[in-house]
Amino acid sequence: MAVISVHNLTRRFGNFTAVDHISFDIEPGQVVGYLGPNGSGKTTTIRMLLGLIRPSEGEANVLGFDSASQSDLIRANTGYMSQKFALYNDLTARENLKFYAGVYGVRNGQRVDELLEQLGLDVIATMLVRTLSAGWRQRLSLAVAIVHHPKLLLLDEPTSGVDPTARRAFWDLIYSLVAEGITILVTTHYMDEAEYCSRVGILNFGKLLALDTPNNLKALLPGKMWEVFLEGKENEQADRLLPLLDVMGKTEGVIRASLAGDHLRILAKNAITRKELECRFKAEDIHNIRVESSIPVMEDTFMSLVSQ
Ligand SMILES: Nc1ncnc2c1ncn2[C@@H]1O[C@H](COP(=O)(O)OP(=O)(O)OP(=O)(O)O)[C@@H](O)[C@H]1O
Repeated sequence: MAVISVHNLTRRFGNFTAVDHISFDIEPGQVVGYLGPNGSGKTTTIRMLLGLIRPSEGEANVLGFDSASQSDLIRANTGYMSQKFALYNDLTARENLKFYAGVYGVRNGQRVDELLEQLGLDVIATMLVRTLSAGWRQRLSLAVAIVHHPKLLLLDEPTSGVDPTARRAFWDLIYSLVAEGITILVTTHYMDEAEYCSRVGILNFGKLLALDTPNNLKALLPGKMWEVFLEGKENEQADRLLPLLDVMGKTEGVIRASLAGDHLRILAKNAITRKELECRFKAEDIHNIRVESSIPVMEDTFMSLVSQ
């Protein structure tokens, strides 16, 4: 049975539709990414799943319970890490965990120590939360979210504002929880994080554009990816890239061209060859460039789906 089953889920605020007829299922043991820009409806979806707000239309079934009428049962079995980590600054890490264990009615006295060890928090257990870095707070918030042994974990942009090393370490923790059988829905606007998920839902303006494995999503691209580099000293001049972008923008068969640091990233129809792209530059009297074939990344798929 699906852990989350959502059908036509919709939420309007006045005339504005924040979540627009979304339907999806999440099977047990998966880590599903919910990828979308700010304001695309990620938090609103999660709040409906937890029964914190009511859908305007449609329904959500979470762990076999109806989100509108059985939200207490959903929350008792679900861990939720919201964007604002609700930690007490003037308590230590251990005291925070102990407090939340009490709130959730966790009677096992070992649970706090067990979590401190499992999440590598023992080293900061006696430190006041206000002295902790964003990475440690995030990890402690995860411990709080799983203190009551939830079957499902909803993580709302858990890695926002956290440095890349702590983000990577956080994902290792997520995998260890999935290995224990927890199902995870994690929202993010980091494209690279979506690659870590078993399946990824792509959300824009409240609409779910696709939900599939990262590889299947990339296969949706209506063409092939290329990269164009400036050779020699010219690669130090970012403004030299703009004319190249202009040329590609006007080239038949080029679906999308964008700047990517020191080079261009091109999506072109499958029939277009490297030679054809090179010839286009030569025809415009642009030399010293290198065209290389590239593999798609999640951002390519995202841009492609959103522009459709
Ligand atoms: N209570 C509310 N009243 C009015 N509008 C709201 C309310 N809650 C959310 N919205 C609007 O709904 C849209 C979706 O918001 P939501 O928080 O779900 O987006 P998000 O994808 O989680 O973005 P973010 O990453 O910024 O949190 C936004 O335009 C937001 O302003």
